[in-house]
Amino acid sequence: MSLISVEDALSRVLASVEKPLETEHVALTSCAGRTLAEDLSALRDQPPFPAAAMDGYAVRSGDCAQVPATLQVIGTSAAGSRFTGTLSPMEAVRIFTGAPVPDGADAVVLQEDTDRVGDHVVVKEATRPNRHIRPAGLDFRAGDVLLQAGLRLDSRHIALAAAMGHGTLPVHRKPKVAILATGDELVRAGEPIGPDQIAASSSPATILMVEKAGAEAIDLGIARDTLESLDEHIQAARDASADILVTLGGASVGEHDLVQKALSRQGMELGFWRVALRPGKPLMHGRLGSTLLLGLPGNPVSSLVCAVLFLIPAIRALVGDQRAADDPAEDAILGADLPPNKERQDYMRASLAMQDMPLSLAQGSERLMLPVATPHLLQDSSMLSILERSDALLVRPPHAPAAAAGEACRVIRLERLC
Ligand SMILES: Nc1nc2c(c(=O)[nH]1)N[C@H]1C(S)=C(S)[C@@H](COP(=O)(O)OP(=O)(O)OC[C@H]3O[C@@H](n4cnc5c(N)ncnc54)[C@H](O)[C@@H]3O)O[C@H]1N2
Ligand code: MOO
Repeated sequence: MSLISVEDALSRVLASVEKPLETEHVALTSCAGRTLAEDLSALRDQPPFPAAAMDGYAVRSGDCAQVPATLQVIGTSAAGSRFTGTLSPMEAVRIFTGAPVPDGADAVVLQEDTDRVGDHVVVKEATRPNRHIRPAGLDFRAGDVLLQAGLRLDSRHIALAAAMGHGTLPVHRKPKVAILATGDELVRAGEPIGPDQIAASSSPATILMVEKAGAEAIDLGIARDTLESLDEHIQAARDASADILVTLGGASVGEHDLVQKALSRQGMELGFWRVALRPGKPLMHGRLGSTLLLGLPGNPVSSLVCAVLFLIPAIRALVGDQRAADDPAEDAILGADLPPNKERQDYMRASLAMQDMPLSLAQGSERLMLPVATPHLLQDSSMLSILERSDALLVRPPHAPAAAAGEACRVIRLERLC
């Protein structure tokens, strides 16, 4: 079977998500990282009344055209408890920030621009209509659609939704992502370990990434390199009604790489296997009933690269994120010379440093800061210490010609994703 392109692989993964998951209503404070399932409109005006923007006195501006002006203070309007009367000529109401402006008043004078004398106030600075008053509906009006379906929610959206009058939000259910490590050599991190064994490092890393991407991770542990053990664990994923089953390892061509065989026996429809990608070539995709399958290659860096490129977008598509298919790469400048690339799209582990660009590159602006991406010399996909030292994946398209330091390139920052 020939290798398919990264682009083709991603569109097949996204196409295999038929529609976003069901909608549920969740309390505002639990909505961070969730995706809005419906357009959200304001239930009220904000502010709901003309409101004082400063502490001071509500006045009729015409009374303060000539200053000093002495006005009688007839009451107080505080935030949460308005003054219910109406101002007559030469009257003022003591007012605090956020309080409703009383009827008859059309300006607020700053406390600092007045002297209080008993039940009178002397206004020392002239004012004008609407000064220091926020009109009703300044921020938004009831019925305004302010948050769109498909938005991934952060604290800014939560603040706005609360002000709009919502206590819960319609969001798509979190996908259940079952994670299954495979291999006789693996033990859970921290458990007693034999001389021929290593810790299953990709499992906790994948769990974290999945949760960060807005899904619920189900740790299925480690399957041994037998069809029986794989069958048992695949059944556990089915029992948990996993929306996605991620397998780690056993994706390649060796006699012990049984994942594809085990899944096929259980009725997997294979989407694709093997992508023109480095690291991550043996990536496998398919469906098992309603469960989306992603078979990530075993080398831990390959697993992580495939998770960034395919698993995170699949999770986002399942939660209806309008940006699921967005390219995560951004512009950078190459920090080292590179040889021509071969047929696989390369994701090189690289460090980033911010650097001023020469004016000639800044295209008109006076200064341009761009990340300079310097790939590490060692790119072995087993090396987690190099990955830890890397800020980004430097993307090199298939058959890219040799490139010199200073040329433009594209990078995917890892901190937000991993
Ligand atoms: N003859 C060929 N050999 C290999 C090919 C190939 O095309 N032909 N592809 C290579 C590539 S590329 C990769 S990537 C690896 C991945 O193959 P598998 O998915 O079958 O992975 P394993 O053989 O199971 O493991 C590879 C390596 O990774 C370690 N591993 C596995 N799972 C974990 C885990 N959860 N945490 C940490 N480390 C893990 C495992 O111990 C092995 O060292 O195949 C190449 N071979
Ligand atoms: O592509 Mo493998 O994923 O070389 O390590």
